[in-house]
This record gives sequence, C-alpha cells and structure tokens, in this order.
Amino acid sequence: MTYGEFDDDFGEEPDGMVGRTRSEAAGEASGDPFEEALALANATAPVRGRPAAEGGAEPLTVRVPHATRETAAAHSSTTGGGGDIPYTPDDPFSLDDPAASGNSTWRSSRPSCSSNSSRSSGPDRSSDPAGRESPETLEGPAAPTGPGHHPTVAAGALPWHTAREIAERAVPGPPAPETSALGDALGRTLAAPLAALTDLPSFDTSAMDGWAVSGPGPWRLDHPSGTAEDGAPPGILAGHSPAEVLRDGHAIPIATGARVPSGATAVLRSEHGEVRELSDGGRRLYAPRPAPPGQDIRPRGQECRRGDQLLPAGALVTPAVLGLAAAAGYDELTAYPRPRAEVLVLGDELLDHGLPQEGRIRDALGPLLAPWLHALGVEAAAPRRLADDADTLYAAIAQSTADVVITTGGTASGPVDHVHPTLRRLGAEVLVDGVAVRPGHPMLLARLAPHRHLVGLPGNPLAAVSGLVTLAEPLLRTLAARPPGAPFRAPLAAPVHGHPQDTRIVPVTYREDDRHGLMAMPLRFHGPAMLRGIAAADALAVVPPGGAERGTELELLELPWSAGLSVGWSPGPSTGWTAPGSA
Ligand SMILES: Nc1nc2c(c(=O)[nH]1)N[C@H]1C(S)=C(S)[C@@H](COP(=O)(O)OP(=O)(O)OC[C@H]3O[C@@H](n4cnc5c(N)ncnc54)[C@H](O)[C@@H]3O)O[C@H]1N2
Ligand code: MOO
Repeated sequence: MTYGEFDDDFGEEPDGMVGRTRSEAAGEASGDPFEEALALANATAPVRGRPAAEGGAEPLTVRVPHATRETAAAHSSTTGGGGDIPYTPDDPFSLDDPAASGNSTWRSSRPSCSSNSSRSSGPDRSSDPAGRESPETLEGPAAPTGPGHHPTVAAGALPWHTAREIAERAVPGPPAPETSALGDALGRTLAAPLAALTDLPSFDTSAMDGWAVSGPGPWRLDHPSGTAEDGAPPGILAGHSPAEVLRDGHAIPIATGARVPSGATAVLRSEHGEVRELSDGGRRLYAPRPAPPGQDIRPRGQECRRGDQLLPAGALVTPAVLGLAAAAGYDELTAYPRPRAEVLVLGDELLDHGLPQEGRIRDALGPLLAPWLHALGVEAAAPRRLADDADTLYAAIAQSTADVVITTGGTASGPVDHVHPTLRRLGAEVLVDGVAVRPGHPMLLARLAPHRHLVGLPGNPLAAVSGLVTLAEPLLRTLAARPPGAPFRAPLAAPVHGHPQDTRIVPVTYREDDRHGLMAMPLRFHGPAMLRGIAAADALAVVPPGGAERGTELELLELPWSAGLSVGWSPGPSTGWTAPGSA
C-alpha cells in the first residue's frame, strides 16, 4: 500500500479495515507486540462517512506560507482562492481544513515522486471503487508559472536545513562553565576532560567470595583476628583493610570487594574449595584444581591509572558518567550550565484539565514541552499560560530572564496572533521568519538581546514539535554545548508523499526487515494538529520536497527518549527554575 493514500484527518479506512474498530484491527495483528503497536498507531479513526466526492479524491490545497500571507490577498483575485495552491490529499495542513479543499485550480508537480517506481508498481487505484483518484493522477501536470502563480516557498521562508543552521549558530557558544555538585551535573556537558583521580580499582580486590590463598594448596586456614566463634567477621570483608600478611601455604576467608591481603597469590571461590578439620584443631583448605596466580583478583589500576582520561571534554553527563565520576573520586564536576527556557503557552481557547468543551480544547503543549526540554538538558520552568492579549505577551517576554523564551501559538496573522507585532514592539531581530517545512512553517526565531532568544512555535501541536526540533533544539544544543546527535539515516519501509517545495517532518517507527535491516515506517496521524503519530514514533523522518520512495534512505531526527538522550535531569517540585511572574 502506498503510504499517504489514506493519511488524512477524515479517517478513511485502509482497505480491509473498513468498519473495524481500532482495537479489532490491532488485535488481528500478528501477535507480535511491534506489529500490534504499529497497528494501533496506524489504525484508522472511525469512518465518519465522508463520501469521496466530498474531498477524498480531490487535490486539496496548501496555503502560501506565513511569510507570504500578506501578499496572498493581492493574488487571490487571480487564483480565486486567497492564495491557496492545490496539493495532494496527504498534505497534513490542508487535511486539517476541509474548507480549504474546494478551491484548487491547478495541480502541483512533484518531480521525484512522479517517477516513484514503488508507486507506479503499486496497486492500480484508478479504478478504486471508493472513487479515490490514483496517486498518479494526483501528480498532475507541471505547476503553471506566471502572474497567477504563488510560490510555496516564500521569500522569507528559509529552507529547513538553513533554518536549523541559523538556529544552531544564533549564539556563539555556551556560557562559561560552572562547577556543581556531582548529581547536579546530570544532563550537562563536561567542560573539561574527566581524568581519574585514583587508580581503579584503587587496591587489589577480591572478585569473588571465597578464600585468599598464598602459593599452591592445600592451605592452612587462618582467621584475620579472633575466630568466627567469638563473633569476629569470618574473614576479610569489603571495606576492611587486612592487617596481616598472608603467609605462604595459608588461606583466609575473603568477601567479594574486599582488599586482598599482601602475600596472597589468588582467590579461590567458595564453591571450589573444601575445608577439612585437622586433628590439631586447625583446618585445611583443599582445591580440586590449582589456583593460578592472579585468579579472581582484580588488580589495582586494572580499569584506569590515576590521571588517565576517562572521558573527553564535551561528553554528555549521563547517569553512567555520574557513576564513573563518583567511582573515580569526584564530588563535583565542571560542566556547562543548563540553558534556561521559559515556555509561554498562548491561547484563550486552552483548558488545563478536563474534557474539551464548548469550542475549547486541552493544552497539549504545556505537558509536552517541559519534559521534552528537560530531556534536552534544559532547565524549563513550569509553562505559563497567557491570555491572548498583546500587552500580557509583551510584558511576559520583556520581563523574562530566560536564555530562550518559547512561545506556542499566535505565530500566524489571525486577530489574536500577537507574536509578530510583539517582537516588533520589543525591537527584536527576527532571524528566522517562516521555514519551508510542513508542518510548522510559521515557526520563527528572534534575538531579543545579545544572549536572549525567542522561538515562536506554531500552535498546532505537531507543528510545534516541528518547530521544536527545527529551531529550539539546535539553539539549545549550542547553548548547552551538547554534541549534535550522530547523523542517523534509515531506508523507508513505505513511500512518503512529499510537499512540492517544502521539507516534511513525518513521524516514523523502526522496524526490522530481513533484507534491509532497520527501516523507518511512516506513521499515519501526522497532521499538524495531531499527536497520535508522534506519540507512537521512534523518530521524525526528514522528507525532502517531492517525497521519497520505499527504500530511500532518509535523515531521521531521533526523539530524545528513543535516542537515549533523555538523561537530562528531572526537576523536583522545588528545584525547577521559577520564571519571574509565574505563580
Ligand atoms: N491565513 C493563514 N492562516 C493560517 C496559516 C497561514 O499560512 N495563513 N497558517 C496555518 C498554520 S500552518 C498554522 S501551524 C497555524 C499557526 O497558527 P498560530 O501559531 O497562530 O497558532 P494558533 O492560531 O494560536 O493555533 C493554531 C491551532 O492550534 C491550536 N493550539 C494552539 N495552542 C495549542 C496548545 N497549546 N495545545 C493544543 N492545541 C493548541 C489552536 O487551538 C488552533 O487550532 O496557523 C494557520 N493559520
Ligand atoms: O502546518 Mo502548520 O505549518 O500546521 O504548522
């Protein structure tokens, strides 16, 4: 099945799934948990009976991006559609807006997709009884040019990679490093190499419970001091230093982790020795096999010598690094400070609890953004909900002391979209004003002051995630001195439609394929207002303009939790940074 044939917001069912519930569909999966999760993630919404004639077969529309909105009206007389240009049914934006589907006047060209071999070898959908057009027919002729043509990449909308680079370089680097208690360094980046402050192990250590022995056996069994009968420890325990030298031909009980006495040549495991009573009241230890020198002793310095570099500067402090640093003798670490972010959630329509009602909806971004930022090693105060009021927004941004203010919503040009006017009022330098990416194209980045920035995320939740990974993450990564994630690419397990000119960000999940190894399976429910796809995703695929065929290797942006990057410190109720003005 060609991916994208059904991926609209109207809940059309893939073939064979019509009329089944989501759980039925999932239950009939292979029984493999992965398949079931995928089925659940990709199961369709209930059929809502939208006949194909109402839009399923229509080339839908995509709007001119944010930066050209002001000019769109000027063009609308020639297109008869407010600047909309036709697009295909998998356009996540247009699918969110059925009203936008009616005014297509021409079809866009998608050069690489139209030669998509997987597609052309796929099932013939031109005779689809549901009346949907085949993907091929949706390709249409080349886009017209001339006076009536509105480019989708507006003058101000930057290519996706360019926008990321600008965000990454918006600051020259991290602020000066600081020294903190060991535990507080979690999720930060080391500012200096981690050199061992001690040998590890710092003494010859028994690796097993048993006996330290000296020379070839059998051995006369000693007790370190006193005897087990008078309550003294039955040998050398971890944390104790043996006072006496072990004489040749003698053995002494020893615990794992205990310091091996001088004179010992090996450790014999408890299960490998047998103690026999002697007629003189003493005891002798026998072993069926010889105990070669060094057996079951971890020698001092085996892991490192004092001064050895354990990790380079720039390493991320993970829980394992905290453990290593503690083992190597550190009480404090010198690392770059966590960037401080303040999240301002805009929208009078948002509720913070209960069910959506009377046109109001739940705030999905407050709960999503704070922990996501924490996973990136950012100190984010509890998100603040602001009323759709220009003065309130102005005051909140002007008073913020955060390194990065992140707003959600209000980036478009609606009656209560105050972000652009507020940035003008603040005299901010807008570095990125719209990105040629779907979803999320109205995202923006502005410099409020030399070391203070604002990332404006669109209000649609997946569009906000797109803005987060495109602009916020690279900026915060530079501020935190975190290394960029290793480039990761995987072939697509199914073709993905592209936007004619813009990059697409599409949630994918990993699957193992016998022939190709790890593949990225695109998920449905990737519309800009939807989080269902990304909630089941392992990564976000970066789909180039024009789309990609099955088997095409795509750049993947791993999600912090699947990339193992979410080492980043979880603020306790009292340790989180409190932004000025927050309750
Ligand atoms: N005339 C045009 N209108 C719009 C364009 C355009 O190019 N021309 N672009 C559309 C696109 S694409 C997006 S994305 C949105 C961006 O709008 P805003 O950033 O101003 O966001 P809002 O209008 O405030 O909200 C959009 C949408 O998202 C919902 N929302 C907002 N915040 C949240 C939240 N925290 N949790 C859940 N949902 C949220 C909000 O209710 C709206 O439905 O603009 C389009 N319009
Ligand atoms: O598609 Mo918008 O670009 O929903 O962010």
